Amino acid sequence: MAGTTRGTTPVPPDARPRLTVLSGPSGVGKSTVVAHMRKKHPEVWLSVSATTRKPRPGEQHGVHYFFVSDEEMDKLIANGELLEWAEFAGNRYGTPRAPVMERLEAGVPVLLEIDLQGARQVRETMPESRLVFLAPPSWEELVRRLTGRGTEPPEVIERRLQAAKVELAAEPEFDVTLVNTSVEDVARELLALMDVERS
Ligand SMILES: Nc1ncnc2c1ncn2[C@@H]1O[C@H](COP(=O)(O)OP(=O)(O)OP(=O)(O)O)[C@@H](O)[C@H]1O
Ligand SMILES: Nc1nc2c(ncn2[C@@H]2O[C@H](COP(=O)(O)O)[C@@H](O)[C@H]2O)c(=O)[nH]1
Repeated sequence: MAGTTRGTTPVPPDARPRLTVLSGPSGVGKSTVVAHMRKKHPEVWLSVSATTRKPRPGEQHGVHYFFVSDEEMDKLIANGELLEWAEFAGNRYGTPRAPVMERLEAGVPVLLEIDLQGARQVRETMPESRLVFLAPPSWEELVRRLTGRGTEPPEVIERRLQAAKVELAAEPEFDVTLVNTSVEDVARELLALMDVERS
C-alpha cells in the first residue's frame, strides 16, 4: 500500500523517536498545522490513512488518503493490517501498520493525524507514544472553521460537531494540549515536542 524503508539500518529501540499522535475535533486545524510544519521539516513522516470516505476536490489517492471500498477496508481490518481504525461521522478510517513500524525502526519521526478513538487505541498498543490534543480557541471559532472550510454539507457538519463535543471532553486523556490560535506557533510547538526543532 505504501513505500518501504528497506535497506536502512534499524535504530535500537531506546534511540527511536516516540510516535506522535495529533488529535482534535474536526475543523480545528490539524491538517493545516501539519502541512505548515512539513513545509519546513519534510523529514517528519505523516502516515497516510486508509478511508472509506469519498475524496474531496483536490485530494489524491496515496497522498491525502488511500481511498478504499468498504470491502477493502473489511479486508485490511480482518488481516490485521491496521495499527488502529475507527468509524467517524459515517466513514471508516485506519492507519496502515507496516509503514509506521518501518519508519520508527529506521529512526524517522512519525506523526499520526487521527481521531480520539484511534488515539485511545494507540495509547493501549503503544503506550510510549506521545498524544497531543489540538484545541480550538473557542467553540464558536471551531464552528466557523468547519463551516468556512466548505467541504461538508450541513448534515455532515452537524455530525462532526456532535463528535467534537465528545472529543473536547476527552482532552484530559492527552499528554499535551496545544491551542490552535496561530498555525505558525502550534507548528513550532509540535516540532519542539517531536525534538525536530528547538523552541
Ligand atoms: N489557526 C487558524 N486560524 C484560522 N483558521 C484556521 C487555523 N487553522 C486552521 N484554520 C482553517 O480551519 C479550517 C479547518 O482546518 P483543517 O482542515 O486543517 O482542520 P482539521 O482539523 O484537519 O479537520 P478534519 O479533522 O475535519 O480533517 C480550514 O479552512 C483552515 O484553513
Ligand atoms: N482513527 C483514525 N482517524 C483518522 C484517520 N485518518 C483520519 N482520521 C480522522 O478522521 C477525522 C475526519 O477526517 P476527514 O479527513 O474526513 O476530515 C479527523 O478527525 C481525522 O483526524 C485514521 O487513520 N484513523
